[in-house]
Amino acid sequence: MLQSKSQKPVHHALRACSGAMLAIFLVSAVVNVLMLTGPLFMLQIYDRVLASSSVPTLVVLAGIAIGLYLMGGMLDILRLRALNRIAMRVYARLSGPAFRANMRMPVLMGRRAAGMAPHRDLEAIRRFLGSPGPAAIFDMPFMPFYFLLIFLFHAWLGTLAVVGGVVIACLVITNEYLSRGPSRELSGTSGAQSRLMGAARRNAEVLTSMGMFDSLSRRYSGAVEEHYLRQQAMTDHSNFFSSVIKMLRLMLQSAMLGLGAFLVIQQEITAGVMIAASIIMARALAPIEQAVSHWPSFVAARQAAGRFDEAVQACGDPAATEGLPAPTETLRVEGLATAAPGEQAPLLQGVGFELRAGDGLGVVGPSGAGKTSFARALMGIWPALHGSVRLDGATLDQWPEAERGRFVGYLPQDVELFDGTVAENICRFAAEPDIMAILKAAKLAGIHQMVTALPEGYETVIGENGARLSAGQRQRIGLARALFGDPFLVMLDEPNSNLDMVGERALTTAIGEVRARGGIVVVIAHRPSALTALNKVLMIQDGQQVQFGDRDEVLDKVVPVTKASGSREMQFDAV
Ligand SMILES: Nc1ncnc2c1ncn2[C@@H]1O[C@H](COP(=O)(O)OP(=O)(O)OP(=O)(O)O)[C@@H](O)[C@H]1O
Repeated sequence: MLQSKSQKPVHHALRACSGAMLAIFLVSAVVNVLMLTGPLFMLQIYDRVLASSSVPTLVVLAGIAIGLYLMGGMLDILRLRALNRIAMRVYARLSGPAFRANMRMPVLMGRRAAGMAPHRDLEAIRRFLGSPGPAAIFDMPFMPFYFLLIFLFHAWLGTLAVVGGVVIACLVITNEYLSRGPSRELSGTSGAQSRLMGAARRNAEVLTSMGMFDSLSRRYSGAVEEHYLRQQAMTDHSNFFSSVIKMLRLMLQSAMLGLGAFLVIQQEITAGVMIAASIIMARALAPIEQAVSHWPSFVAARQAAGRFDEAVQACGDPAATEGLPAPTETLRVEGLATAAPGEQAPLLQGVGFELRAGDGLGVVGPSGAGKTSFARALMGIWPALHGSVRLDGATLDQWPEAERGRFVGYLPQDVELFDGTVAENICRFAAEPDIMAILKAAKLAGIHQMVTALPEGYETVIGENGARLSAGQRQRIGLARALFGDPFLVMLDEPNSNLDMVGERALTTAIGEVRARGGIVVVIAHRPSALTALNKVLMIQDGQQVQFGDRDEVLDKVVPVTKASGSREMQFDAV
């Protein structure tokens, strides 16, 4: 794991770069000292070169100044390069957790996940870290050093510099305070835009066929306009503060010159000191001005870091036990109640039964009864509000997630294949695919011939979500994926909804084979015909278990045999 739960991932990643940050701080100290080259050169010109009219002194001073300028420039380039590398390191370190959180958020955070996009937040953090903004923040601690120097020139000049600095700092704090809310809203409207865009892309067929493009487009334009107005207000706000601070800085510089001239007239300082103090003042305040111009991206990055931490911490791995053996004997569900992620109202409750190796359970009930909710709770996708699901006595979360995948197969209602080859989809994108196991799963699911008939067989690329396949083909490849690796528990949610007779027969055979090798199969079915290869039935109605037992006993109670045909032809929806 990347970090313990209490540690914030962004802080943790930044702390891992603390050595590089310390080096940047030290380089910043030298850069800031070298920034005095200009004012000190000016001081020497006025007070030494012009006073002595010495050309050799001028040449030597100019040579030293050029050398120091070059050194300062090079060190500045170096620290910006180092900051850019820190940005990339943080990005690389957090991109895995961002991907994980992105994937798990809808499952673990429910509605709280709406509008959160860890990969976008990570990009905002990277953009800020790689910009000159952090360099300005590194320069800020050296401001007192400049003020001290001005104090050394004259106490009055120092006092003016400090008062000016405090006024500008107050403006910066006000800016920070006022920009928090708008920046948060801006990120919300940007999320709404991309969600709409994503939904339109996913549902392009529906939009095109039913002429919904214009309505969706209007809705998108509305979202863009809202985002644009907020962006405009935010930019106006930041430009306002930027200009006011710039104006104050220029005024302060002139005030410093005026006060300096007065002190020269009073013969308390020289003309060189007067000019040097004015330049140092400008230098001292430059980081503030720079920081203000980068403020929107700083505030955006800080808020992005907060959201990122929340998402990654909420989607972290539960504590798992290493080395727990794979289950081989029982599936026990005890008083199970479940709800959608982030919700408390149960959608399903009071489910309890036990299955042994070799059992096949059919889950039946009308539409909306809670069958898919049961499947999700059984697979550990939805949380158990009460009760538990245990395999050989252990709850599912006791196995590390990757290990659990080896003894669990799941075919969801929406099959959801990934852009890759047929073979990759069947073997769940394993790093080292086992060809024999792929063939075995394909044959078990009865799709070997179907796959070899595809243009490039198992190497056929199927497109995003299997777009180049028919619904039945997708479902059967999904079935092979669920059967891959001979998992102990196989959960199939309406596996026959798109199958023809051949497909249904293959499904029945596959279920029989899983049971024969000592696995447990759970099948959600609308049609009694799907129950032929199963020996147990669980009936769910209105989010409650109403029946559980041997298949024929339960079916006798809930679906009478049609006298004419001698078969159970009724749909459970009609029960
Ligand atoms: N993500 C969700 N958030 C909130 N409620 C949900 C969510 N998914 C499903 N529900 C609700 O839970 C109830 C049960 O839905 P579920 O999908 O489990 O039914 P089902 O028995 O599988 O139906 P079907 O046979 O039509 O697939 C429904 O009332 C549904 O509106």
